[in-house]
Amino acid sequence: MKLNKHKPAQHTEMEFGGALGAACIPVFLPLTVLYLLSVCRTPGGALLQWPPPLPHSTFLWDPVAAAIMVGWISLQSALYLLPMGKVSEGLVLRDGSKLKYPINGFHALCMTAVLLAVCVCLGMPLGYLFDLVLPLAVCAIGVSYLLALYLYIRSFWAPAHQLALGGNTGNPLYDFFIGRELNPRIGSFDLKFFCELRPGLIGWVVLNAAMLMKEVELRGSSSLAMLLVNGFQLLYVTDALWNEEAVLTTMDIVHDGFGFMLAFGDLAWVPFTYGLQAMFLVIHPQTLSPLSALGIILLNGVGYSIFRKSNSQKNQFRRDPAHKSIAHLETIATATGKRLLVSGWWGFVRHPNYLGDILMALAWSLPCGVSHLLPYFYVVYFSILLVHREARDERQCRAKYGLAWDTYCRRVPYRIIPYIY
Ligand SMILES: NC(=O)C1=CN([C@@H]2O[C@H](COP(=O)(O)OP(=O)(O)OC[C@H]3O[C@@H](n4cnc5c(N)ncnc54)[C@H](OP(=O)(O)O)[C@@H]3O)[C@@H](O)[C@H]2O)C=CC1
Ligand SMILES: CC(C)=CCC[C@@H](C)[C@H]1CC=C2C3=C(CC[C@@]21C)[C@@]1(C)CC[C@H](O)C(C)(C)[C@@H]1CC3
Repeated sequence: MKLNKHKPAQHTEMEFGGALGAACIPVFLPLTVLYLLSVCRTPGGALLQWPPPLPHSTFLWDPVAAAIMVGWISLQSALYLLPMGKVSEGLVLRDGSKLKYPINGFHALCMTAVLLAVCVCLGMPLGYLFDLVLPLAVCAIGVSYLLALYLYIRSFWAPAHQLALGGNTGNPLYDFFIGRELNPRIGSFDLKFFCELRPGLIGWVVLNAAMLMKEVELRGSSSLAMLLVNGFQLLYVTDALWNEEAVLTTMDIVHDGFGFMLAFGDLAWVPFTYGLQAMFLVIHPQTLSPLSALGIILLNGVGYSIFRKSNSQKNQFRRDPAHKSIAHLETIATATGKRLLVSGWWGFVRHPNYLGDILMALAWSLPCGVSHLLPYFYVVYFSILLVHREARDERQCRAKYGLAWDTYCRRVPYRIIPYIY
């Protein structure tokens, strides 16, 4: 293979605070994960406490955790490679080609669930993962660093058309962080697509199940709050894997390179911070009245319905605009030949899917009560992420659609929350 001397792209706009952000985020975010997990295990559970509850170094490393991590990634890789489900094509790449992706994430989830159930029946102490969570997170962070380093180095052998447009600035720190190569593959194994949905997302619900088991071990039964958190998040992950094909058109797959940010986000951030509520409930049990539970279920249902219907409406429109379920919707033309929906969900606000996602995030935290800030970490982080993501998407759409995008913004003035934002 020939080492390619890529000319850095001229005037690429740096995101996430540029080189300074790229230097700080890979240190700050892993420390945040470890800090949050440590706070979660303290009886006080206060997010801001002095002195901070720093774990002793002996709690950070455990060879069992390393073995579990290797076993887990190997299992998910093997399931990814099994010839189950269909094979789908991604969007057209810059060289005119299309990549093929195995759509078998839902099968992988089901097979993992069966394997886990068998192991638990045979006596495997799943609840032990609660005690191992810190060393497991350390291993996931280590794997993200190694993977990002591998991705950065191998990108110099990739042809120029396979590089992400925003990931080739010539600044090594920034390019390592944001990712140079768009779709790095080993043979037909797509590393970004695999990481986006498999080890982290499925790992998240397995950790949740472990927290439930730990609660049963400690208190003899699982609480309503724990069941709700587990149920809601399992629905979210199952939905993502059931609709796996739709991920092929997201910003992460189509536009962003694969570097530290996504590797760490997929493998460490998602499994170890998205499930903080379940971890919190193990040490800080909550009693939930049937009426509050009903209200929370309703909120999650409304959020999920907006999230799913709006995402499906857009996916259907992009795949087949003449389909009978959306043919009645009003659209506007753009100079690219693609049209934009201006009625239906996409005429309500410009990002109805984000609105639904935020409502669900709130429903995941409410079962933990309102006495602590920690279970609301996800809602706060996620709102910031989506506001930032909305701004990035808006910039890209304005560049792509020009005047038509301005017309759309006039027709649909609110971004995420009607009459507010
Ligand atoms: N749980 C988590 O951590 C995260 C969840 N998410 C979720 O992932 C899902 C996907 O989000 P994301 O990838 O950010 O982007 P979206 O699914 O919102 O897609 C944005 C794209 O949709 C197209 N589009 C925008 N407006 C219209 C319109 N009016 N008519 C037709 N097409 C339009 C444009 O692409 P084009 O015109 O080129 O088709 C635009 O770039 C969301 O539900 C989000 O909530 C996202 C990030 C993190
Ligand atoms: C703080 C930090 C390192 C952020 C990196 C961001 C990533 C954690 C997220 C970027 C986009 C994501 C998506 C999902 C999970 C989080 C990341 C990876 C997603 C797989 C969750 C499930 C949804 O149904 C989804 C498939 C639409 C979604 C896609 C985007």
